[in-house]
Amino acid sequence: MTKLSVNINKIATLRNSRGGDNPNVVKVAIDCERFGAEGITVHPRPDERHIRYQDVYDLKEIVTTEFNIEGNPSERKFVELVLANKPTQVTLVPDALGAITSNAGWDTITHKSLLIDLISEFKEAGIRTSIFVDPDLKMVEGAKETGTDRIELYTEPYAEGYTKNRESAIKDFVLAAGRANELGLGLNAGHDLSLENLRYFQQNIPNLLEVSIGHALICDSIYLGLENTIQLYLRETKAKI
Ligand SMILES: CC(=O)[C@@H](O)[C@H](O)COP(=O)(O)O
Ligand SMILES: NCC(=O)COP(=O)(O)O
Repeated sequence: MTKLSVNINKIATLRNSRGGDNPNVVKVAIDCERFGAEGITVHPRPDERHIRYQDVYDLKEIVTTEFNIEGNPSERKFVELVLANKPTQVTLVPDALGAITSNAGWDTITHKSLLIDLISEFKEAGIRTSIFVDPDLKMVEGAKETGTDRIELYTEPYAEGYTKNRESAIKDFVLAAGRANELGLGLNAGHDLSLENLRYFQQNIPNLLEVSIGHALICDSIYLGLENTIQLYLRETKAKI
């Protein structure tokens, strides 16, 4: 069964735009869970342009489903933040400083020893680990060698290709997921998943454990309302073929 983790970065973006506390990210997280979200995801970035480090401490107090913290561990500050809060899962993302959003997965071969060290540190603290990777067999195999529990497939290329030719857009993801399954790696996915492209992805990727969705879901909620939107996304993640 694929779990839906709602990424609330964009709620923090809206809050920060006026310097006050409206909307309140803690209240929104509580409401997302009340409306059926099976996890809450945040991606604190070093410039704190949306989620602030303090938000992570505040959210840790109230999240009752799966708490997933994403980020780049190159800064020790991020590692300490995760260890202090002990979320259900940490997702390591190699996002460059100044990038508008995450735009690539790890090179799990070049960064193998860094990832091995970090993953064992998080696992010793009892935190499930996931690493963000492109749908590339070599990177999936490299991920296995790091000792990570899961990988998160970076789905932006799928989302972009879906509108042109969905069969070809999903091809590499099916292969990568198949290899992850063979290797015993848990499988998550995220980035630019939406009401339009989610069902096809979920139905073609076996053993998809979690999707984390923020941008499209929050955009949809402007028109459809947050409760209704979460229900619509849950319907896609649970749809049978
Ligand atoms: C790893 C990933 O794909 C998401 O966390 C995405 O990067 C969202 O981050 P932003 O909200 O900063 O774009
Ligand atoms: N890990 C992906 C995520 O949390 C949300 O990405 P997006 O839906 O905001 O593109």
